[in-house]
Amino acid sequence: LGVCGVQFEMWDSDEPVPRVELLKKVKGCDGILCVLTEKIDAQLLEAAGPNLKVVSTMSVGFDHLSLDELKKRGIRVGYTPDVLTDCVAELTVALLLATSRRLIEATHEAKTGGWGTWRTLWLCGHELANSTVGILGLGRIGVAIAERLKPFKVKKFIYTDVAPRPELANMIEAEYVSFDELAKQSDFLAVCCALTPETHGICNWNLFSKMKKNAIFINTSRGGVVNQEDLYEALSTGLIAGAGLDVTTPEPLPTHHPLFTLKNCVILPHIASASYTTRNAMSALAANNLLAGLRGEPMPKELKL
Ligand SMILES: O=C(O)[C@H](O)CO
Repeated sequence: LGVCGVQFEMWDSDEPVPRVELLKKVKGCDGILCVLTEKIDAQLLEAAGPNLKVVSTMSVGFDHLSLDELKKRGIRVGYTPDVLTDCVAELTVALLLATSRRLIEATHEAKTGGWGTWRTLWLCGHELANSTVGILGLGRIGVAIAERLKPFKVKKFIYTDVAPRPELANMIEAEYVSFDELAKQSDFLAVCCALTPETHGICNWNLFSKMKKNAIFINTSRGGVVNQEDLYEALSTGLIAGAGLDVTTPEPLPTHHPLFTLKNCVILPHIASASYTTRNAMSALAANNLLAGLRGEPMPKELKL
């Protein structure tokens, strides 16, 4: 097909393109528009060959891209920040409330006959009013989450990151604390950092063992930041109160995974950016990044390598 002076071939299915197929099809391409199920690594870049100038991913996350390999070859990279911030923040709040107020358990009880007489402590959860909310990795999404949580009368926002980020923190009056303090003080902990070699497995026993018993752990970033064995241990022994995960390792998480057996773990199938408006905006931005890259023009959103 030819559009905007570009010949392109589209994988016309919601299922990911099989790797062997992809390796064949990329040969000789000038550009690739991908989603997060495609690993863009040395093997794929070799298969594409020297024509490849641009990779545009329809995602804000870029852990599926081998940035070193792309940089080495002078290939430009487009991604889709900003357009999904509101949608992801909204889902994060929904997941946080579903987890802390035990909504999934509650609807299950109502449907399956567990709803007896009104009981004083039945299905009690934890409320946001007067709480301390911790943000691990303060960026656009972390700020947007805090802005939405503020009206729930959160007492204090704290965050940690590789360094203080005063411009963003001032927007939500968040205090910079150490990783240990984040663990110790947070009643709710939202993980908003990118998955990098530095953040891989950062949410492990060391973190969970320092958290409060009433703490709710929420992850809408990437599954790889969490050590799931340690999280299972923390949840099943009551070390922390609950976890809401929109992302896991692997994805999909096998239905027999131990985390699915826990009532205090709410698992969603990576839907944080799944609204019609946002997915349309992401795909338009990804296409515009690609076209700009092919023309050698500034991209609307280029990832600086
Ligand atoms: O990285 C992303 O963009 C999300 O995980 C999917 O929208």
